[in-house]
Amino acid sequence: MPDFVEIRDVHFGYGERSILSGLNMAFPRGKVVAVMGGSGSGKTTILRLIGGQLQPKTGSVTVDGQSVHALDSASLYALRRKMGMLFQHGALFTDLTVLENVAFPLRENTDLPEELIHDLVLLKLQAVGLRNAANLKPAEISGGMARRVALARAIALDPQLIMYDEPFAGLDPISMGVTANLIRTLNDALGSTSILVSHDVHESFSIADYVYFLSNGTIVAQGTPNEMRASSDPYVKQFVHAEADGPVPFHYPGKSLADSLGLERGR
Ligand SMILES: Nc1ncnc2c1ncn2[C@@H]1O[C@H](COP(=O)(O)OP(=O)(O)OP(=O)(O)O)[C@@H](O)[C@H]1O
Repeated sequence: MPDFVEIRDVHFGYGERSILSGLNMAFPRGKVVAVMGGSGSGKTTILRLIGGQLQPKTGSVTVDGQSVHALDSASLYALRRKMGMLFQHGALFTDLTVLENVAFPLRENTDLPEELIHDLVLLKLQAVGLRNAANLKPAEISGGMARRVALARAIALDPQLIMYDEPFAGLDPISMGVTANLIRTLNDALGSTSILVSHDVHESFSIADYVYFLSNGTIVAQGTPNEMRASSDPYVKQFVHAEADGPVPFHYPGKSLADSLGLERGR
């Protein structure tokens, strides 16, 4: 069976600034694939290209056999219904209850009767262990619980593809582990495909089937978590062992310090 998502030779930039150059990735059905890379390397951009919110300069993105950027808006909308997204800092609606937050995509995207929506939401909340928190407001639950509610909302429509943008950001270690396990369990229970964008090596490696490392607009390393742990590639080593020095630059690219300070070269 073809991969659920395929990215072929994609080039993309914001204005003049090139972000992705010759990107090739495959996300097989049923798998959890982690995308790792330094800050600003373009990980979120990849998710937005897959969702069709951004258009590549050249190259193709295929989701479930459909070329995302060749679709008209009605077909793109239909394709997006197969995708669930947990946004970075994905905020809940603060004035809605947990139940109403998870019901939101069902109310927006389906004509299901209220009683059925209510029951479906309770099943999703059961899956993330929060059925008994259904009537609380976001301000009444912890950050880790809020992330699980956002997860329940992301899977409300039983998506075939679930994209997670930094799902562990800002969580305590226990909530991180709980969230990681849920990502794996939900993927397997739904029979979906998951793309996990994260900086967190430990949690990502614990649940991913395959890992891509992104740097300078292209994939610099890829393999199973075990292969990556054993890799001697300097980029992978820097990332896996959280070393400050290595191929990943500390500075945002641009002018040299001397240029910024208006100093002449060679003096
Ligand atoms: N709408 C935009 N317009 C211009 N530049 C942008 C835009 N969105 C992102 N960028 C730039 O593109 C680069 C890649 O951004 P992106 O958000 O994809 O990176 P990322 O790998 O997800 O980073 P992080 O891990 O820090 O979230 C960054 O340098 C960012 O400043």
